[in-house]
Formats: sequence, structure tokens, C-alpha cells
Amino acid sequence: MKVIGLLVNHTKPMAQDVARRLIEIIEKHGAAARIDEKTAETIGRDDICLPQSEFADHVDLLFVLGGDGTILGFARQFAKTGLPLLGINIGHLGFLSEAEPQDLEDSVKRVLDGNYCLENRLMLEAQVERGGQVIYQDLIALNDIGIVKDRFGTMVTNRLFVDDMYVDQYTGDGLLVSTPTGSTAYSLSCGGPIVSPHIDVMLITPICPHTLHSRPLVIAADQEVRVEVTGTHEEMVLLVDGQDFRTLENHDIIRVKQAAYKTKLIKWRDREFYEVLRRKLHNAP
Ligand SMILES: NC(=O)c1ccc[n+]([C@@H]2O[C@H](COP(=O)([O-])OP(=O)(O)OC[C@H]3O[C@@H](n4cnc5c(N)ncnc54)[C@H](O)[C@@H]3O)[C@@H](O)[C@H]2O)c1
Ligand SMILES: Nc1ncnc2c1ncn2[C@@H]1O[C@H](COP(=O)(O)OP(=O)(O)OP(=O)(O)O)[C@@H](O)[C@H]1O
Repeated sequence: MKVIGLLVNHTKPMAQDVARRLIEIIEKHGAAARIDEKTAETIGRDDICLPQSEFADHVDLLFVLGGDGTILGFARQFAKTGLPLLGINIGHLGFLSEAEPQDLEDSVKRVLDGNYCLENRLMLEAQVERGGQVIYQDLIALNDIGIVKDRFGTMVTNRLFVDDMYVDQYTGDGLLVSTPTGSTAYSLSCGGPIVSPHIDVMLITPICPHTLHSRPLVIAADQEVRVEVTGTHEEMVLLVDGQDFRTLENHDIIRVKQAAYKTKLIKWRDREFYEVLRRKLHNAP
């Protein structure tokens, strides 16, 4: 029997109702659901309650109830488990989600029939060195690692090396190292190219560079990015998917490479990325 773990963003007013309906449908089709303590208490289903830390050993796949931010958070939390993940959009844009709350019956049937494709999305792994010591490591991102100034109206200078070869120095709001998934997020706003999620590359995009010549770079996924950071105001941070952060100091060294694991996103049809682009980022049918 297939077991589906439900990952719920509790800040979404619709989340509990969608979870309740999903569980009914999953059980009607002869499969089982597992939910965290808070959801179990709210909807009165203690019998299927399981701590999220035990999902990896007891569920076959994950349904994520939220928007893009929720998917990013749970993708990082469950990165090492290799569990496939289906986004059910109860957020705003839902670029990374495949299902909508009005399609729950169809979505459950497809998943239980195995009628879907898996997209393996590259993730990044970053570490920070200070004075020759590694001070932060295992920082995993699905979208992007940002090395940015932390105060409106100041600048940061990033010296960029790829595989120990000096590339350039970027002064401005910062530098993003993005995955193909992240190419449609912050990097897009900074003039970066849209990268198909079906190729494994890393993207380096300057954020508001104060030069005439700085351009985004696409490098191979097996290369290592090294950034040396300085800021006259010394207020700089490393951002992980825009959600998690670490404070940086002058001369910190940030290394970014592809992570050892990937996020497996459930998609109904293979290679439908361009349709999602048109629909979600261009408002086109
Ligand atoms: N100026 C900008 O465009 C800007 C600034 C900061 C952060 N971001 C992005 O926001 C991401 C975090 O997302 P969040 O939802 O937690 O924050 P958030 O709620 O502030 O949302 C940012 C927006 O980006 C969208 N988004 C997130 N990931 C996406 C992706 N891979 N493709 C297309 N759209 C995407 C979200 O749906 C939302 O509309 C960061 O990884 C960063 O890339 C963008
Ligand atoms: N697992 C989680 N549990 C609780 N809150 C979360 C979780 N993941 C994200 N959040 C918070 O929920 C809020 C909104 O989440 P999310 O980004 O998924 O929705 P959205 O902004 O409505 O959708 P979208 O990003 O698709 O436009 C954010 O403040 C985010 O930090």
C-alpha cells in the first residue's frame, strides 16, 4: 500500500481543509496518509499522526501544501531523503507546484497509478570560511545562494573565482549563484537567463552591478564557485533560497557547488516547463 506524507504550511488558511479532503481521497483509493502532529490535532486524526522526522522511513512520497516558498523550505528539509515531492498550490504564484486544490481527486489518482514523471532538480551546497576555518557548511538550496549587502543603500564587493580561476569583481547589491530552478526566481529579476530545468548548470548573476559590463554567467554543474566578499559597511549576508541566512564578515570566503542530492519534483507530463513559463510568468493561456 502506498503511503503519502502531507507537508502542510500552517500559515495558509486553506491548508487544513485541503489536507482533510486529500486524506479522504487517499484513503478512498486504498492508500494511506501520514500527517504531522499539528495537522492531526486540528483535523482530529491522531491515528495517522507521524513526526516529520520519521516520514523518510515510513512514506513513499510527499504532498506539499503551500506555495513556492513552502516547497523550497520542505525541499531543503527533505533533500537527503530522495522522496518525490508534489506541490499542491495554496500559495499565490505556485510556479513549482503541479496541482491545484480543485484537482485533488485527479492528482491522487495519477500519483497512485504511477501516471507521472519525475524531474530531478539540481540543488546547491554552500560553505563559508573565515580566517582559514569553515564556519558554516551544508547550506543546501533549491533556488539560489545569495551573497548580498544587508542594508538598503550600501554596496558589497564580490571577487568571483570559478575552479580557482579569477573571473571578475562585482560591486553592487550582491551576487547570486542559482540553479536552473532558481533561474525563474531572483536571478530573473536581475536580468539572468531562463535556464531549462532539464540541464544541469549553475548560473552566476550580479544583483544591480555598478558597472557597464557585468553579465550573468552560466557554468558547468561540476565546477566550484568561490566568492571573496568585502563591504565598506560590513553588513553582508549569505541567503539560502531567500529564506535562511548567515551573517558575513569582510574577507569571508563562500564556496558553492552542486549538492550531492536532487529534489525530485512530480510532474504530470514530461518537459512541460515552457507551458508553465507562459502561464505563470506571462499570464498567457
Ligand atoms: N527581486 C526578486 O525577484 C527577489 C528578491 C528576493 C528573493 N527572491 C526569490 O524568492 C525566493 C524565495 O521565495 P519565497 O516564496 O520564499 O519568497 P517570497 O514569498 O518573497 O516570494 C518570491 C516570489 O518568487 C516566486 N518564486 C520562488 N521561487 C521561484 C521559482 N523557482 N521560479 C519562479 N518563481 C519563484 C514566489 O512564488 C513569489 O512570487 C528566493 O530563492 C529568491 O530567488 C526574489
Ligand atoms: N513549512 C512551512 N511552515 C510554515 N510556514 C512556512 C513554511 N514554508 C514557508 N512558510 C512561510 O509561509 C509564507 C508563505 O509561503 P509561500 O511562499 O509558500 O506562499 P505564497 O507566498 O503564498 O506562495 P508563492 O510563493 O507561490 O507566491 C512565507 O512567509 C513563508 O516563510
